[in-house]
Amino acid sequence: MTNAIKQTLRDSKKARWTALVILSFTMFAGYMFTEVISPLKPIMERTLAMNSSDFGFITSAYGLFNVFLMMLVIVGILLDKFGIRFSTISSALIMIIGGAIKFAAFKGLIGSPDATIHIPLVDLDLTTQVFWAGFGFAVFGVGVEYAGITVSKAVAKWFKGKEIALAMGMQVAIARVGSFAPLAFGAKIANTYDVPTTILIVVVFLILGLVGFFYYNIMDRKLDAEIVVEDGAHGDDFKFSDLLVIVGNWGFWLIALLCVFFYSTVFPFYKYGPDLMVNKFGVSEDWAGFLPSLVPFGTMLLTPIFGSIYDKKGKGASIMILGAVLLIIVHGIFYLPFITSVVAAFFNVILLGIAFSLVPSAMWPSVPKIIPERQLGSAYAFIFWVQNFGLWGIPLAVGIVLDKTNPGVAEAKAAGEAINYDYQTTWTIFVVLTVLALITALLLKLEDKRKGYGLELPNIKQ
Ligand SMILES: NCCCC[C@H](NC(=O)[C@@H](N)CCCCN)C(=O)O
Repeated sequence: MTNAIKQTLRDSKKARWTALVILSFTMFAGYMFTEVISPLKPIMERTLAMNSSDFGFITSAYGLFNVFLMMLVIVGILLDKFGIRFSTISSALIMIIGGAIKFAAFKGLIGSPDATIHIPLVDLDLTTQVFWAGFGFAVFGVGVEYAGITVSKAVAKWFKGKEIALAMGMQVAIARVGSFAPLAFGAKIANTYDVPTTILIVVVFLILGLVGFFYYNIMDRKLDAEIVVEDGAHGDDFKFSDLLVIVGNWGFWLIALLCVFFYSTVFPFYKYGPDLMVNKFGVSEDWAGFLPSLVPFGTMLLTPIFGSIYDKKGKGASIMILGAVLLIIVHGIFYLPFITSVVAAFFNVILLGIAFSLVPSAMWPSVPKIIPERQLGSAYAFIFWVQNFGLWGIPLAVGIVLDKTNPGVAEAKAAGEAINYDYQTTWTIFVVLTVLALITALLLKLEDKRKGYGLELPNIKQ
């Protein structure tokens, strides 16, 4: 008896790669909005009289609801309960609503630069304009993380048993073009037009992302009609009982800690790197974000290369250690006050790009070696939750410390004085995080030896 293998839409190369491109486009728009104001700190200080604490509050708000309202757990449950199609549309709408609120605050449509509000948790006095800009970004942060989890699940659905590692790598690479674009060109656009217009342009991309998700849903519905039985059998749904098993696993905690320490030295760097370039390396305001933009740009090429080295040769734990060592060198160089040459900054961001390719290329594919497949969905949601503590806390801490160690500088800048921030004390935060990342990576290698997770073994059996 012959078993005819049923062909589905995902067996068509064209269909599954089309699905991937559409999904990736929305993530591209999401990553774009995440970094839209990153290169604009000097412009915001000059034109909107904001200080570093204001900038820190707004940029850190990304993780606020994700961390304190447990939104990553909630969206994990929503994705599980209502599925991919519901989650694509709701996550895109949340991104647009958050983006629109942030735009409206910058435009002066909600909140005011003259009315103030006290935030007791961090003892900050903010204008209501800054408060609403942060509130919008907090809403957006929920949407983009929700979209990220949904897209990961959708990619797995289309590429399971096919080019899944390549597809996931491509998806992250396309998304990272979204970090690159505003970092490289945002300041020039904001100086040509203004800060609110720059934000509005990216809100339009978010709306296009929603349109893309609608189109994806048509494909997803067709696929579901073909794989109803199979689709119900996937084991990556969010469960509280799984969380209990996961949090009892020390290897998992080491990955989650590495994730928070590591990403806290990179994503917050996107926020303050441009300002560091202006204040320490003398780069012009228009091109503040250009050197930092080389970080996501380089990772687009290098992450898939390091990923395939891990696939074929193994050495996952060692790759993570190497990445952490590079991070110490990079942030050490940014910390040292006498290194102020743009050439040094250039080579340093290249090194950061290599580190930012090494660690994620080994870290994300290592999770399935530590956590059983049926708990993977919950594990990723939990790791993202831990990671968001850093995405919230570090930009805020950096902004506050920068203001405290540079009294009067923001006011002087707003008054038009040519004065620079001294970033040295503030950068200690990044140096400490890199050391913690290295210690965690070393402990992970030790734990791998003890438990035999196989982190040093190839992913593809030869
Ligand atoms: N399969 C997991 C891929 C994760 C990619 C990773 N994204 C994140 O960590 C997000 N939680 C945060 C995205 C922040 C947006 N700039 C990545 O390396 O981008």
